[in-house]
Amino acid sequence: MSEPEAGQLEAAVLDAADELAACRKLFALEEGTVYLDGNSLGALPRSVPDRLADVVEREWGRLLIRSWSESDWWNAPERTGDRIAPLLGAAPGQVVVGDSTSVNVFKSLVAAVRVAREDTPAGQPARTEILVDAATFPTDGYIAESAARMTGSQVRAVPAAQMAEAAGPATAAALVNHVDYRTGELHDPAAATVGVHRAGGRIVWDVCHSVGALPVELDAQGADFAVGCTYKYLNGGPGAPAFLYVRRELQPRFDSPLPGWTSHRDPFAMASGYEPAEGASRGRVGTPDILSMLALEEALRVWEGVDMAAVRAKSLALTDFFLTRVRAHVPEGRVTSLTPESHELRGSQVSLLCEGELRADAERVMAALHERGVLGDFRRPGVLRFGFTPLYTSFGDAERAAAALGEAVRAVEGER
Ligand SMILES: Cc1ncc(COP(=O)(O)O)c(C=O)c1O
Ligand SMILES: Nc1c(O)cccc1C(=O)C[C@H](N)C(=O)O
Repeated sequence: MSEPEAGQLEAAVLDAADELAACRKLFALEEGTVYLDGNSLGALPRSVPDRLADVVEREWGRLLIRSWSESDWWNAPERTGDRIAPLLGAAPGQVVVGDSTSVNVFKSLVAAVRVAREDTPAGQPARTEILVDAATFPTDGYIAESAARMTGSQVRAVPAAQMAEAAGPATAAALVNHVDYRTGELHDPAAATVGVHRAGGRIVWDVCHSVGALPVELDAQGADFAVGCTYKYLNGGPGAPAFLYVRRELQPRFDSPLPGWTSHRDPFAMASGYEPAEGASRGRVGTPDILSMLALEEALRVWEGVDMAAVRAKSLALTDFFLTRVRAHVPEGRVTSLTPESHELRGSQVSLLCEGELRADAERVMAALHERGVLGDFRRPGVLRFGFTPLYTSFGDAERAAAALGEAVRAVEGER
């Protein structure tokens, strides 16, 4: 049996034993496309178009303004938050959906600084530092800088693995990514949380690249705040609203820097003075984006009955298999994995760095993969990213992608 045939056979055996295989039919994926970019934009769940048509034609078109109450649009941010909560290891009433991750980073970081300062007794050194994961997604870093300017703090960038020991008496807040968006490395935000709390600060977790990809344990691991996107592994659709988790004990002290009318205790009093609502609603700002939010709410139905431990096991098996098949198909020395081999340090994506002369051609390699029906993405400098979404990615997809990568590398080299 040839090497490619052996790979296809192994993939078929793994697919036959896959307990999540049936979830794939819940998604509208075209035959012939291998979709490995669900870490940027999740696939379309099949039930979303009909639900959206109903929202537009009946709830908006016929019920009009009555839908805020009759279709319960008003409570969609908290209701959808409670649907996401189990995927975050969070009890109900702590997650609200709305705004973008960028905006929720701002709200939570400023609120974290405010709580930490309130907790610092007079006479103690001022808390003037915001720690930021040194490899963070750019928006988090930009917003941390602005939050720091507004609160009279400075940002200090530290590697996620060193955040616990870096936290000290000046630390007000820390922002850590659960999974690195570029390399796919899994961090240990629980350890960072212990260190930041020991120093008297508060911590925000960015779980954009972990929610829906692996178990997240916000309640059990003591996260103060968390933010995340819903258009990646939660399949909410392009620009779907993000979420904000505020730990229950902190909710009465959550002093949002964006206190809009929909987070007022009595929004329709239209009072001139702000009085915050109780609970997760305090994280709201203005009118929720109902069409996107209800598309997301429908998309979340694919998680009914899904065991996150099975998702994690399949994610690791898929990424292990892909890495092995890349070694079999891609000529030696052309790519190295930025994603750790160790399971403890791996999220749900594989990032391959193009080496040598191929580095400058990496974008063309990804274009050649797209021509072959394999959709991943490219991040500078020379990184090919492949997201593995256990609900709809098969081992057969992983084999096809690795084989296509070998072909794409040879094609690009042949054009030189
Ligand atoms: C880790 C991380 N944080 C934040 C964001 C920003 O999210 P948004 O553009 O939806 O505000 C992204 C993705 O865009 C991300 O990957
Ligand atoms: N949000 C995105 C968009 O609107 C266009 C293209 C990509 C994105 C992304 O989500 C990027 C993603 N956060 C990343 O990990 O690179």
